[in-house]
Amino acid sequence: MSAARTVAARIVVVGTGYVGLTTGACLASLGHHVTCVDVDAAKVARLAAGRVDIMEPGLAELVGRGLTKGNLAFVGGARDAVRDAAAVFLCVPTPMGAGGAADLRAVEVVVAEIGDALPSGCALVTKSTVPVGTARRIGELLGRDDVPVVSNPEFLREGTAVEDFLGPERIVVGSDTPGAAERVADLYRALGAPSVVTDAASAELVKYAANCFLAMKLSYVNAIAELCERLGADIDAVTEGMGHDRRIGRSFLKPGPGWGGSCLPKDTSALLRIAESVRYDFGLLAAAVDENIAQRDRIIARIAGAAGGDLAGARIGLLGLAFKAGTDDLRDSPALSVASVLCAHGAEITAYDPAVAGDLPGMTVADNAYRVAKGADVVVVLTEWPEFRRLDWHYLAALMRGDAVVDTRNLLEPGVVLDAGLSWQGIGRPRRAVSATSVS
Ligand SMILES: NC(=O)c1ccc[n+]([C@@H]2O[C@H](COP(=O)([O-])OP(=O)(O)OC[C@H]3O[C@@H](n4cnc5c(N)ncnc54)[C@H](O)[C@@H]3O)[C@@H](O)[C@H]2O)c1
Ligand SMILES: O=c1ccn([C@@H]2O[C@H](COP(=O)(O)OP(=O)(O)O[C@H]3O[C@H](CO)[C@@H](O)[C@H](O)[C@H]3O)[C@@H](O)[C@H]2O)c(=O)[nH]1
Repeated sequence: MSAARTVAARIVVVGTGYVGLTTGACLASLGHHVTCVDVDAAKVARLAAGRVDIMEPGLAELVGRGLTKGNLAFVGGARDAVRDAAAVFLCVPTPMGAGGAADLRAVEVVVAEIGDALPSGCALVTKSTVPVGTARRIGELLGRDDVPVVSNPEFLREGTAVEDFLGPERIVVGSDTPGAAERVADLYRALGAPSVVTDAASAELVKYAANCFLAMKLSYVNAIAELCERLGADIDAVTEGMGHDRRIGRSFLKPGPGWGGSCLPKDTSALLRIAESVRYDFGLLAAAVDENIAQRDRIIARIAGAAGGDLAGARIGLLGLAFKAGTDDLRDSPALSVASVLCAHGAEITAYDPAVAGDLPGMTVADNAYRVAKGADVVVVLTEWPEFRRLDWHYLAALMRGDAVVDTRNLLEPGVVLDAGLSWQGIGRPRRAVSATSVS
């Protein structure tokens, strides 16, 4: 970590979701004076009272510290907040819109709201994931030569947002206004991270290029897992053998029920539309998206097979609903996608997730893991919560009507499940437990 000192700046963050709240609280922890703005008045009131309602380790503590120290505030009106800002970070949603492109309405609303209230020289920074050309378009909407637009995409992962923000592998900043990107990069100087300073279009494309690469890597792994099953190989051994190659790397090699979450699905879709807009047929990326649907469908077929071939009336217990462990976010969760198809085929579903409470359409949400096993024909692991490994599988077996366990995350110890008199099927694994070949 460099010993570089942060020069405190007045910063406004618009949008207090996973990205905005993390950005605001972390920039305040670096010594900046941060005002966070949101349209959701009830949320602003909760945050101003120190209440954080998303599951992100360390975030509530940082918010509390900023409020106590007095350099972090939450307000409802963006226009007043931005009047003396050196930089305004846009962290509003850019969901998948009609036709699959990113919906930029929230960004446009904020730009229209604050455009003429921004002080001269203030950098307007897009941290939201936005299509290439958005910085230029925002510049046109603003119509001001004295307000540079800067792209500063965010790479944090949910569940480790604070850790990722404060220990980034890189900071990417791009602008077409000379010096503006460097000024925004300076706000992060205390983190000592390498920075990539470039033009706006390149910075905007980095974000999609990175997320879509990760999605393609996962689709590739899921396809290799399918080959493993057909060829009698073991995905754990195959990915371990691949991962030792530093050019490939060990991360993002775990097969699963398909990739999901609030970013990869919408960002793959958006990049496909961006490619279309310049008449490039991005078949490689389209195949990764198709493979993700095929993986979900293979999981459904496996569950149907485990239920005896017919899902109508089958009782299926689901362990996990969040799109990955460590978060309570259900947006675009593969678990919910699997559940909705099972439900459409007439299965009765009971689900449990340690981070999810309350009813969801088409299923009963239980308040403990054992409830999902009661009378179940099949129990399916869909999210890799470590606590599922520690369940008493003999007790689960006694509660079940059938004896099948489908483990879409290869999370469980197969031997433990088999010892309980149940069958176990993982992904890309032989039906019986095989330990990965260890390479030292
Ligand atoms: N979630 C992630 O892990 C992640 C990581 C990197 C980048 N991103 C990108 O960051 C952006 C935000 O994502 P998120 O997950 O934090 O969203 P989110 O849905 O968690 O939060 C967005 C917040 O913006 C607020 N908002 C909406 N319109 C507003 C307006 N006009 N003025 C003020 N506030 C407004 C909402 O009330 C909400 O609190 C998206 O573009 C996303 O692609 C997300
Ligand atoms: O080996 C792996 C790793 C991940 N996943 C799945 O891939 C999806 C995405 O996981 P992850 O990338 O950890 O989730 P996000 O928090 O959505 O983070 C991604 O999306 C963010 C929003 O753009 C980016 O900032 C992050 O860099 C990028 O990793 C989830 O369904 C995971 O279960 C696997 O199946 N196997």
